[in-house]
Amino acid sequence: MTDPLLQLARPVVGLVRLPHSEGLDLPSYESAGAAGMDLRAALPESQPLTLAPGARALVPTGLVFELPDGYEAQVRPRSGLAFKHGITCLNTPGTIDADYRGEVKVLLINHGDAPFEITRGARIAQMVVAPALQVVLELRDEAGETARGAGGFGSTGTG
Ligand SMILES: O=c1ccn([C@H]2C[C@H](O)[C@@H](COP(=O)(O)OP(=O)(O)OP(=O)(O)O)O2)c(=O)[nH]1
Ligand SMILES: [Mg+2]
Repeated sequence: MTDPLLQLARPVVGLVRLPHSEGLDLPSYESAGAAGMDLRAALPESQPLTLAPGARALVPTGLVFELPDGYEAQVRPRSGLAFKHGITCLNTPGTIDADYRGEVKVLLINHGDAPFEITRGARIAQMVVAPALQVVLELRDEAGETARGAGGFGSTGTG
């Protein structure tokens, strides 16, 4: 169920379509509660991209986003592509800064064992918009005590 307050609080994200994404579906939430909007490859129809095993490529989306201050967008892999074909984002999650006004691109890598063809319009990744605070760093002589202290990297065990 949609919380009416959340509905009201939906931030507006500007979107500019570059000529090479003309005709492609714009990103949209594929289900009522989806966290991400799928991004499509804005490759030329006549020039699909074949990613050989181990190869990586920066795939254009043909889209420029204008995020409100205090937000970021994360470019994340799609689990289906990862599970079925070993296709994922190399820099996951990719970070789109609120002040970035260039084209969003998706850095894909083929971790599978077969070449993978990306065609125009293929949904290659998903974009999640999230709040991102800029903080003020305060240099201190030492950090305050906690029960955990410096324990990490498995310090609480596995079972
Ligand atoms: O998957 C990604 C990651 C980044 N970007 C764009 C938007 C982001 O705002 C900009 C810079 O990204 P990042 O800070 O990750 O890269 P950098 O290597 O630190 O470059 P820069 O020095 O430009 O910040 O590149 C993308 O289009 N796709
Ligand atoms: Mg950077």
